[in-house]
Amino acid sequence: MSAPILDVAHVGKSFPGVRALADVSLQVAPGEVVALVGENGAGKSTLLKILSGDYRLDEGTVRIGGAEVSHASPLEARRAGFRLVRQEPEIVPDIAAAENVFVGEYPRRSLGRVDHGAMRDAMAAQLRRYGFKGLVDPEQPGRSLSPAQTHIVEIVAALKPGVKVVAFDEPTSSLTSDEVERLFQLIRQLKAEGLSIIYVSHRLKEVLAISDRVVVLKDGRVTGNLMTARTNEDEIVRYMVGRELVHDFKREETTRPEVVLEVCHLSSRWHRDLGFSIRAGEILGFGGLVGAGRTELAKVIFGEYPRSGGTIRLLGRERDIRSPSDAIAADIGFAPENRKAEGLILVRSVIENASMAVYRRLSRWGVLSDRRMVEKVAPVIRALDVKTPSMEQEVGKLSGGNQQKVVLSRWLAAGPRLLILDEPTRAVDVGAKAEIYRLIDRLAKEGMAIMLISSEMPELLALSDRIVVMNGGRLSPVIEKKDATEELVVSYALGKGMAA
Ligand SMILES: Nc1ncnc2c1ncn2[C@@H]1O[C@H](COP(=O)(O)OP(=O)(O)OP(=O)(O)O)[C@@H](O)[C@H]1O
Repeated sequence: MSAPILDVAHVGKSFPGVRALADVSLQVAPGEVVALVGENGAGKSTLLKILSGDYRLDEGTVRIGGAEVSHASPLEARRAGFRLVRQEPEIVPDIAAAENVFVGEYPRRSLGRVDHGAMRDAMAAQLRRYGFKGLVDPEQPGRSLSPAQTHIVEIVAALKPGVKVVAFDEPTSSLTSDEVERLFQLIRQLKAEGLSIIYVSHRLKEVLAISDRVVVLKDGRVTGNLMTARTNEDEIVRYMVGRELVHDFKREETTRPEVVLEVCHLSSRWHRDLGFSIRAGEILGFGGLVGAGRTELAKVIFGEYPRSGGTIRLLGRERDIRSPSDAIAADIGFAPENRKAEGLILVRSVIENASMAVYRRLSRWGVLSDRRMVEKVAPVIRALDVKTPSMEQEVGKLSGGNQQKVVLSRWLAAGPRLLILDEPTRAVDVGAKAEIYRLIDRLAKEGMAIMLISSEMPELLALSDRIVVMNGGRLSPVIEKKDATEELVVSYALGKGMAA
């Protein structure tokens, strides 16, 4: 192997009560793609944050291009050539896409004035160079960027002159299969240009498709360093969890006659004349490309976004839902896709966050005893294997995947009549994923109606009793379970066979 560009040697890092990394060593050569995998809480993000200069390491050294950057600040890490493409980048809503790309590094004209034209042109050139032409307008305001566009902005921001190592943190979690393919082409291009790539993901198929080597972390230690060409999913999972997992999940149909949700002629800024219903015990899957309007539909039903026409009935009764509290009063639960920003109070504890939706139900005369709260919620937290030193831990201190499990546990424990799940296993590890599938299945068996938005085809096909596909704010005809295939869902998602 040629001399590594990135050389991590014997790195250790502890937080109060948690040894997040212990004796971690890792090298990445020029033009090499190293995947970093591990269960939720294994230490992947902590390692990335040390490389990006956001965290200080306790022990060991980090070298980039031969120069030691063990205690670098974020600015020094960037100057040394390390760039992180984050999973949920922070976009400044009030400034243009191009300005978001250059935040903190604005090109200047004489007299120190910011050169907006130069920024726009530089971003346009980068978009062309990396195959993103036409997908984002450099002038587009930050607030109007979709998750996929936000990701492109983050990538373009990372690929500045002088970059040597790019780390992608769960890059595909909000991308469609076409977008994943485009990202892979980009990674191949970066590889050919001699960059070193770190690719953090829970999606092992993608890891196997794009990486040269797989480094496995477990409880903060490197447990495996495998050549991709000579390994497989089962072997990686063994290194991750120390046991084999069953991938295939099948469920029996549990649909009951009672209609829980009935949506008629629903229109909004994003939707035209939608109609569908979900029965008790039924899981209705929503397929479609990112940006098709599925998350927006969830938010219209949950009262977060306004409806311009149509009716929503719950258990036969028309409900005028104008806010999330109206929706909760109508017995609707919603676990959003962007859980960190929308679902959690980061400074509150695990148990408080997980109990938020059960307050009303568990309270007697407005008082909720801790014992009842713990009795109801703690088993769900344990079933999802949330890795936390205690139920009292601040949620903001958990790993990303574990934070997601806390939001899910809230709704799984609350047990509303209608549960809307938007990408429920995004960024969740393989073991927890199977557990989440079992919990969703159990809730359906108990009679909950479930609206499942998922871009992961195997998940959509395995869990849904029926599937509808959204394209441009419209719904496809209902696909019955026996007819549901990946090909059919994809062809509707691309707009084939949809009403004009
Ligand atoms: N700021 C912090 N304070 C306290 N503990 C922390 C902090 N950041 C991380 N941890 C803990 O360190 C451990 C490693 O977390 P890390 O975020 O690196 O995991 P991860 O592998 O990225 O997981 P995920 O797949 O869930 O994102 C976890 O136990 C986590 O709770």
